[in-house]
Amino acid sequence: MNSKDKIRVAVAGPRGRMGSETIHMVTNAPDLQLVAAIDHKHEEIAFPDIPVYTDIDACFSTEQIDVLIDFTNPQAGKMNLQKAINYGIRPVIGTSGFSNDEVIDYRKQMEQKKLGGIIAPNFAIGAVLVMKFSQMAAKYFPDAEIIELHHDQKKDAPSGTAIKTAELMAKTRGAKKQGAPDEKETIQGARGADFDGMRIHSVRLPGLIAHQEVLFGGKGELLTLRHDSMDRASFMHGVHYAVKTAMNLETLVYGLENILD
Ligand SMILES: NC(=O)C1=CN([C@@H]2O[C@H](COP(=O)(O)OP(=O)(O)OC[C@H]3O[C@@H](n4cnc5c(N)ncnc54)[C@H](OP(=O)(O)O)[C@@H]3O)[C@@H](O)[C@H]2O)C=CC1
Ligand SMILES: O=C(O)C1=N[C@H](C(=O)O)C[C@H](O)C1
Repeated sequence: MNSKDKIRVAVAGPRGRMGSETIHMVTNAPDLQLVAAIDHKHEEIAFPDIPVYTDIDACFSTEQIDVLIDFTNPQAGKMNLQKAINYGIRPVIGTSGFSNDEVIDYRKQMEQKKLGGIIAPNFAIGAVLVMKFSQMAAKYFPDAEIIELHHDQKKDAPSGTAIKTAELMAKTRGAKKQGAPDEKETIQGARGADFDGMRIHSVRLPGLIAHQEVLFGGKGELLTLRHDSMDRASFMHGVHYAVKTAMNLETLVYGLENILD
């Protein structure tokens, strides 16, 4: 492919677990061109032949960038997304921690500019399918608990995936406070976090990457949906697809499930 036809990409968070995997993916994708990385301090990265900026304004005003991919942290991700909108750069955001209200606000700004972009709590196709299947199952099984399991360096709990799963389930699940009406925790937190009457439990252990189980209970039956990301490569097909799709959108999409065929 001619280099002028390639999608020009900048990656924020290049030293991180996801950022470094993304740099690898972008560098190896024939239709993408890695033009810059955005970090918050000067450190060596695996591909030193691209400019690394610590000032995002300097990056966006110097480089020709079509898409910003962000894998940082909630605070930096929100700032970077806002900067991308200001500069007319299409954001593809994997960073977790965006609320529905924030998504609505960013979407409004982007639609005014006819700017496409995607925020996806999880880019792994299997995880997205578990979310969809959970949404289907919640209609018939209102008694449900989510267990998300991640590596012990993860900073946020519950995971963005668990929150998005619960949001989708809440659309089909009737109102219900799950568990015994008079249940009491003898140790605080034993029943996990409450989302709309559903419980979310977060496990953090070395050896894990990213995993989620959604358990549905009915009279005499149990349905378990589970997804395991054993390697961060599992997210990269979704990131690549989101970058290509963002080029043809004029709005901000929240969730990879909304752009899958
Ligand atoms: N949507 C999806 O499919 C997935 C989403 N995620 C999410 O992606 C995010 C990152 O995860 P992960 O890679 O494991 O985290 P890491 O902590 O490994 O990586 C984050 C990187 O961002 C850097 N950073 C912090 N602030 C800035 C900034 N202002 N500008 C640029 N870089 C910055 C950090 O630097 P330093 O260490 O020096 O602070 C670090 O190198 C999390 O929110 C996680 O939940 C993760 C996996 C999949
Ligand atoms: O931090 C991670 O690792 C992951 N974060 C995302 C989340 O919060 O859901 C996606 C995936 O679960 C991995």
